[in-house]
Amino acid sequence: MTDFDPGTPPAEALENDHLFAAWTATVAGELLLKVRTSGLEGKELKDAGDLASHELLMGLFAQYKPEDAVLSEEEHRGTAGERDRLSTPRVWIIDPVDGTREYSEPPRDDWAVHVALWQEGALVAGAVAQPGLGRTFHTGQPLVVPARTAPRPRIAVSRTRPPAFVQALAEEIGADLVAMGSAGAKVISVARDVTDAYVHAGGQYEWDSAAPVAVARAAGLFTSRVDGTELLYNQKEVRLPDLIVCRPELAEPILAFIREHGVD
Ligand SMILES: Nc1ncnc2c1ncn2[C@@H]1O[C@H](COP(=O)(O)O)[C@@H](OP(=O)(O)O)[C@H]1O
Ligand SMILES: [Mg+2]
Repeated sequence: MTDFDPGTPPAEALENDHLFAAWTATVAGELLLKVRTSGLEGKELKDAGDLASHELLMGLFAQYKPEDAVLSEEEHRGTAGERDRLSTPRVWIIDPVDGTREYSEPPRDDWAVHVALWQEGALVAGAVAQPGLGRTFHTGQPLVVPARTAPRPRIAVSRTRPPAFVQALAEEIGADLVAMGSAGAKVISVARDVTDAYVHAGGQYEWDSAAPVAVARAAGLFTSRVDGTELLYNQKEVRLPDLIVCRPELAEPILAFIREHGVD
């Protein structure tokens, strides 16, 4: 996709990290939609999308944010020297395609581009583009979570790797499971009243949840590890295998179930 021109960021995006995250995630999503119509399928489409989005994003960060480090699913810039992500004040944590499997299954829309900014110990900005919905959700314009419309809580789970304990959790709290691809799409589904909670365990990395969690926190949703501790980013160990994102009133019932029964 050498002919894709992302254009230049709007002037305000160069001054505002929320808007820069939103712009980069949005243009990467536009590129991914183009790649998706190129005739490729299956693994070739996944690989082409991953690579195109990753290269575009790395190029944009090199051009516009040369002082910052980048932690990407595909590559870690700044893993040594003066931009070492563990000693640099600002680190962009990005997932060029989250829900890669669903991306390769058009016309599914449960896939996303994640761009988060970690600064001096905390997530300070984040954007989740859902190109299939034509929308980018970001911390510069926090989502207002609507009142719950479903009579029973809905718990979003991985389509392909749902943790076994979530079925028992759902039975305990009288919830229904909703299978969906992409950590970003699942977190956004909670904020949009498509579901009410997202519970995962068994494996994931910082880039899978950083941007969605930033957007969720800005919307006032509850976020934590499954043991109730805080989700921490830009750690030496980038595995971050479990999380809960939910409406605040569901946090205690979910955590109580896990305290009693564990997640194995
Ligand atoms: N058990 C596991 N181990 C490692 N990564 C996992 C995982 N379960 C989910 N993930 C990652 O979390 C993201 C969301 O998964 P899911 O769609 O199944 O909910 C996917 O990211 P990618 O699509 O970026 O690889 C997937 O690879
Ligand atoms: Mg991912």
